[in-house]
Amino acid sequence: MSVKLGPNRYGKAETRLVHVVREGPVHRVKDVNVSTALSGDMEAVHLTGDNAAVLPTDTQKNTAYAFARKHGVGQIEEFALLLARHFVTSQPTIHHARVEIEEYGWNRAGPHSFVRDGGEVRTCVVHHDRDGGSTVVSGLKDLVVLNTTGSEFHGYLVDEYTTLPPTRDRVLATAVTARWRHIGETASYAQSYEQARQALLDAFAGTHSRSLQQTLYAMGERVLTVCPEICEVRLALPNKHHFAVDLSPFGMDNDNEVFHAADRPYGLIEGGVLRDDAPDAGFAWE
Ligand SMILES: O=c1[nH]c(=O)c2[nH]c(=O)[nH]c2[nH]1
Repeated sequence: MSVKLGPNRYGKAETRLVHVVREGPVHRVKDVNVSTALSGDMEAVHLTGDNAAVLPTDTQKNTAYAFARKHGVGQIEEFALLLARHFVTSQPTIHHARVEIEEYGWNRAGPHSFVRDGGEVRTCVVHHDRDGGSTVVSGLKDLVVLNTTGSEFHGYLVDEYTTLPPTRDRVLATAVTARWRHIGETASYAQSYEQARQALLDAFAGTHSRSLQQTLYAMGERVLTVCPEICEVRLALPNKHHFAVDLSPFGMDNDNEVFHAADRPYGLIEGGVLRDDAPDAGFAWE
């Protein structure tokens, strides 16, 4: 039996790239997911393990980050064309490049604060006990927010396993899950929800953060200040890490402009904020 190599391609899938454009105090973000796939003279690598024709997938990823720094990420079609043409014209062994880009939309929530388009879910849980008491818990999940500056993290415990460098300026991003407990029944749940949601956003955008824990407390506190009908707030905030990419091997600086948006693992910061006089729910209300 004789066999031969069929159609093939290879590349780096889902390079999560966030580009922050800083025009004075007002920032813009481009958040994309770049997948490159190359094909060409790839018989040898498959048949004999000779890698001479292979542009590593790691290089393809680096090129996406370096091109973001060099050219910016304008329209995703233009950025994709730039990358695809580069791979084919710079490497004779590469005959065809496929570049797929997904872009996640962000809406402005402040000069350096953004709320991700769509995906957000409004939630509620109610309890009713035979003693006549009802408890109404409202909330939201998957409210994704991001600050491009105004976030620090330093001064933490250091032990023999610590490698995290302290930072005075980082991207802070999270997907908010929040639940809040009403005192009795609230006149308008629609209005209450809008006010609580806005309070969460305002506190996230407006707090100069020294930790996500501090931001969490500020968000809960703001809801309780703005919404007297609410007595307790519980928040779960995954720290969606954005790591500045080291572009120095390519002779480029990176002044908090090009980030790798990591998927996992992530920090998970959870906590509650309650009024001093919050009535005891008497049970696990979440
Ligand atoms: O805001 C933060 N809180 C932490 O507890 C923590 N831990 C960590 O590694 N990064 C961060 N960031």
